[in-house]
Amino acid sequence: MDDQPNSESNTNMVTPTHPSLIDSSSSESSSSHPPSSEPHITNGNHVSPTKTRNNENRKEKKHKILFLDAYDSFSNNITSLLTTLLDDVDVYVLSIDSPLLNPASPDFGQRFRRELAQYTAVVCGPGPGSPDNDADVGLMNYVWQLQLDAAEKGSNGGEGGLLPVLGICLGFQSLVKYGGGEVKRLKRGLHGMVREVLHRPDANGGDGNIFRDVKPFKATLYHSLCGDIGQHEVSEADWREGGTKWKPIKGCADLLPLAWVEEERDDGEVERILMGVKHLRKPFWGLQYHPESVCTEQEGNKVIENWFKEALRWNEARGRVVMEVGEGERLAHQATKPSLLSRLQVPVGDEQTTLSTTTTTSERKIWWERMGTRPEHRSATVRLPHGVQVSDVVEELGLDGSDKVVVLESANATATASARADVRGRYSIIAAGLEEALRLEYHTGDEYATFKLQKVNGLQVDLSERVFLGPYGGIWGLVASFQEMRSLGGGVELPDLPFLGGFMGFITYEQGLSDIDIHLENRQHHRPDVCLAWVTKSVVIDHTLGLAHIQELYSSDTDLDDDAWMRSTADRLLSTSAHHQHQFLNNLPSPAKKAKTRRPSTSTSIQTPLTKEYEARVKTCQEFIAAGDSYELCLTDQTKITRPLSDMIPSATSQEHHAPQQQRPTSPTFNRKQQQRRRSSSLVPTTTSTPVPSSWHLYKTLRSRQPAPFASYLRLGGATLVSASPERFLTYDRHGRCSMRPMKGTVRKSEAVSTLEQAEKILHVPKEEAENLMIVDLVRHDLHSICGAGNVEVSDLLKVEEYQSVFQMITVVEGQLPSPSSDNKKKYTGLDVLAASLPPGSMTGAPKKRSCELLQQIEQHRERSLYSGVVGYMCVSGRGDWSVTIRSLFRWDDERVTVQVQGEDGQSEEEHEVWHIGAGGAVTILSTPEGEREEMFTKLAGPLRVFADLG
Ligand SMILES: C=C(O[C@@H]1C=C(C(=O)O)C=C[C@H]1O)C(=O)O
Ligand SMILES: NC(=O)CC[C@H](N)C(=O)O
Repeated sequence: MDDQPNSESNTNMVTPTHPSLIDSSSSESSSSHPPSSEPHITNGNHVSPTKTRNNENRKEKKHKILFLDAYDSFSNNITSLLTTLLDDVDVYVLSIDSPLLNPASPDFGQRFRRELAQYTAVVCGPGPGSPDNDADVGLMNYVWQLQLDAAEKGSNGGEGGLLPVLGICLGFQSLVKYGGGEVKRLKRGLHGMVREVLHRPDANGGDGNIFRDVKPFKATLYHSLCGDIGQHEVSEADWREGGTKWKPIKGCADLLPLAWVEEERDDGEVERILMGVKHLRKPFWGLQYHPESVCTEQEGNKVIENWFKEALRWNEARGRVVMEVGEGERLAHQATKPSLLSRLQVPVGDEQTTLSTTTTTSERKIWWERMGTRPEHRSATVRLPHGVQVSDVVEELGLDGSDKVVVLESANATATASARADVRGRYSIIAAGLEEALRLEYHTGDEYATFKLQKVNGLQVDLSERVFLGPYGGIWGLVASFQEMRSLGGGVELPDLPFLGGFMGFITYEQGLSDIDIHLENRQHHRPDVCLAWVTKSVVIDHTLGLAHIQELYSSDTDLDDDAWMRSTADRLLSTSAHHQHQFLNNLPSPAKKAKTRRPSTSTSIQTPLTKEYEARVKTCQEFIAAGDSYELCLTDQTKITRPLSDMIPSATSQEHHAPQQQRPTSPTFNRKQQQRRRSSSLVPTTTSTPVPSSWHLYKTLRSRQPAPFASYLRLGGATLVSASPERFLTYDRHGRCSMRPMKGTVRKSEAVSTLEQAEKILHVPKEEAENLMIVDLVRHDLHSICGAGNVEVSDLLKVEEYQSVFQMITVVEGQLPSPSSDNKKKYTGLDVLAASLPPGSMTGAPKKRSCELLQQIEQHRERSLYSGVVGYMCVSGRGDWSVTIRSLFRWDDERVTVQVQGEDGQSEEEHEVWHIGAGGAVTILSTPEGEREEMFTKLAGPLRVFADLG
């Protein structure tokens, strides 16, 4: 059988005989990406097939497949698989609820038929929910129905003729329902589970058996629901016999089972789960498993190839005409997103420069547009004195007390932990001079962003300018165009350092929600969700070589040729000694001293999540999963810590993003002198006389307790973040190579689990691997949305790494940005990937959008804020690196509570600051409420201990 020449093998290479079948669209790839000069990358386990041209002279033409997207987080993996696996195929995407096709409108049928007529075939994709809920399948319902109408009317070919359809997962279930079957719940959902797909290669079903010539293979499952066409009522013997013995049951006369999985359940019964069906009269097929998953074996690709051959054969046999339309007339869009720069309605790059030099536009330019354009880079390198740490440098530069600081530290650079070299972190980055740096702030949902500048050459200027985002297509368009004007790429020889200058800052989880079109309601504040400082002065520490690179971006047009800052910084670094750490430790009050000197008012109050409530929420997550609404939900909760004010904080005047309704209470504990100082200076002292460890102290304690590759200390835009994140979200290099590193699967270090081998035993189990795999497939989808078909691979799958207090399982997914185009507007950068991938999939679960909506509900619309967001930089060289904000604490300057304190002079009120620590974990159908609660508390423990340690 295997050796038999496949008579169909060239079907899709043959130019259809019917002249109108010839697709005369452009001979170029109609993809928005220019052809990549990069070597071919494997698509996970799927090796991108080399396409052999059997007729070099034939006119290039492309088949078009319509993919109906039901908001799954794996859709782009399917479109990539179809594009790379099948010859000469372009895939177009239409969402199941496309506003362009409203079923309630009178011309819906006509419009939808006209759209369908433009494709060789349709794929109905996977997604959350159930075919029993019309909103979950949307247009899919009409795919089967509309075609039925057309066939009944005898229209065989031409507009509205039956066209081949493949349903995948939810799409498969929709077909089962259409064919008269039922969609039920599995005894227990199977998400990220890899199972052997059984089938009868020789089954009846004539030519339409797409499992023909396919060897047994393993495939990934992501479903809670399953199709029931009566398969359980067939005896084992008859079932094994195959299609000839198949007696349709339950009015499913038209559905022929092709493949299944046998799942042994706890009750000892074997559940026969349908994996493939074929419609006996129509060109409809369905697959319950996920052919595109990185863990579906390559043999499974043959099923897809067979399906497409069948599809072409159907069309050819019936002389089906594929209608030609211009690209503009198509309702569906390309599978990859257009570049951020292409969405701009403002000139960019060279266009802008040309405009500004040849016209008077430059005069109209406002201050922030001019700042930092066409930067040049200069640097000085010094050898750091022995033993000097990042924290010493920060203190030497006086940044520890500043309210504008960004430190990204590879805090485990010298640790012996087993984290791989790529994250053990060779470099740490310290931003300097931020009070003179331009800052971009954006509150999600606003129509504008704000550029701010506090000082210029030491003079207070307090500039602030709102920029309306419409012409930029949103905040990311504005950031992209700003960066484009300040890029240092283009053939210039640049030092091989991760950061030369550029944006550094944070992005909240809520901005990520908005990026996936989740509406935020009733926000009680006006804090920035995107807060980026344009860093022109920085120190990059190379831990491997013990060097500090002091660098500056400047413009030879406007800046003085003055490297005084670099010189003085170099001098300071050379004279730095490692004493700061010890000094700090010595300054801490000893426990005994603490007890004596501290008033009750200084006590820290800690509100951790309630155990029972958290466990109940785990169960709620599992109910949603069992109903098919999600495959995995990353449930989180927050611990709130209040304590007396610690850091120097900016005065009310410079906190313009405060909620108008939130009045900043004046503390009665200020004496007159302090109040005067408060008015006259931009920094006010804290209210308590007892030493309250500053946020910098919290950071130093956390980073020494929990050295992490993506530690960060950040004070920007009214936020203070102290983070010991072990998780990289996304990094990209100057050549457009992107790498994401989702982390899923956590085990606490203990006496029983202290070695990597022991942790591997615990983590390499189906539950943990499935958790990780789900996010890996999700991250592949996110990367595909920019990198395009065939340009994403999994380079390290399910690896266990050791950290200070936990072991974590990680996977590395890599993608290649499309090669630069001569047209600036078509250029993609790492920012495109960042904007397309928020919020981090490891913090949401899958499918991302539905899971986030459910989590908002389950977490009672409490904002996650900085937690679950990202922190990092985008360098003028085109590089970038972003970590997931976890294992961290944060606070906002404008968040205060007033507490009653009993002091020596009686009762008074005192203002306290509020810290938040988020913690959580991925809930799957296999989770236990106790296990999840324990995991959440394990992750919380590290950051929380800092307060206990420091009092
Ligand atoms: C939710 C957290 O961590 C996330 C969840 C993980 C998990 O479920 O194993 C692991 C790393 C993070 O992506 C957290 O640290 O609070
Ligand atoms: N991956 C999917 O399409 C899942 C389909 C459906 N929501 C289920 O859980 O069964």
